[in-house]
Amino acid sequence: MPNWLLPENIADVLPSEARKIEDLRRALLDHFRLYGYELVMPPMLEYLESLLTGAGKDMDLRIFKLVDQLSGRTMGVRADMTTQVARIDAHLLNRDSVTRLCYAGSVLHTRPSGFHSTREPVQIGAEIYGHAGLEADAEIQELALASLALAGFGEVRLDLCHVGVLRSIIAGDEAARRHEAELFALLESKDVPGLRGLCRNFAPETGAALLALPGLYGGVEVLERARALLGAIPGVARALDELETLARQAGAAATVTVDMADLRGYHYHSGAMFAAYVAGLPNAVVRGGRYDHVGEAFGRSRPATGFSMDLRELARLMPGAERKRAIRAPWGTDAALREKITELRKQGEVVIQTLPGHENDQDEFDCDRAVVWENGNWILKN
Ligand SMILES: N[C@@H](Cc1c[nH]c[nH+]1)C(=O)O
Repeated sequence: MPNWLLPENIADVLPSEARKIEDLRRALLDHFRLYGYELVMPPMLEYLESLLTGAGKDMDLRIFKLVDQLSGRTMGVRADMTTQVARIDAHLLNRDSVTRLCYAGSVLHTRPSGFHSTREPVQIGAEIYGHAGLEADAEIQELALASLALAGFGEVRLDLCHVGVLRSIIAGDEAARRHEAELFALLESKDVPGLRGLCRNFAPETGAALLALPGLYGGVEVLERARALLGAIPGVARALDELETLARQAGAAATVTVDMADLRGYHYHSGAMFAAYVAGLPNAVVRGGRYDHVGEAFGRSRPATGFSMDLRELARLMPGAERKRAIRAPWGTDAALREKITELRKQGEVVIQTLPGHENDQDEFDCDRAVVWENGNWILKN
């Protein structure tokens, strides 16, 4: 095997793609700032225990592990920045007020999350800490949809779900509570026969409620059906009301659907959750939701909600970026030429100097103007 081959689902990003990713990263971070989100940069790797705090087994399977030569302890490469940012909020900032944080950086996955997914997503996201009310969830949802609009996606489907529904169903059934992780897995994969088998161990009413969940998907009217079937279970009506409010908030920004079994994620979520889909990709491009207990696991209880997405995936789906306009200039040491070039670059123009012998090279830019010597002056010509 040639030694320059890259591992499966790991790839170089070439100039035109890199430009799309970087332009989008900058636009999104600038946009997050308009809402008051401050940028944080958590480390690429940490001790494993800290990365696993508050998250489930699937996070453990996703994380690449290595041994720290300084401490002898096991470290992990981050697979998701959300819990890192929760740690920053809980430990480092120590604020009681509302804190809005955002981040962008590479994460690594031991296995790709989807069929063609990269194992090195560039994760970007925003999180709000310190507000338990639905207003924070609504802001996060709005920001997620605004981000997709900014990336040029016109048609977005917003899929809503609520962990509270499952948790309320199993709250009064000790046997079911012991199988929570399994229930999550069966519901996520809509494995109805598996679910039916497991439910035989629970009280009949628990089983019936759980078996109703995979069928509860479709438009917002699903909330009515869910209310009729499960509304009497303590806690369920409130969760459904929350989803209804969030569905209304989305307004015209997205087509809202509800899927009571779409509990995919790292299993730290505790309330309303959402996923956003765009044309051309079966996997969700955005995932988010409430996760109030992660801060607690870091020693400071802080309500939390947020969203994240993969810039590589988004950039890949975005329409091809136009080639950027640029100006050609000859190579030279003439002071007047250098001054002219500096002045143009100050104005934000891309000026590319032709190196000797490369007058006919092709490049990534659309050079529609040139700096030329005419009548004793360096001037700009079309
Ligand atoms: N980081 C989560 C999504 C999320 C961000 N904040 C809350 N939830 C994921 O990748 O699935």
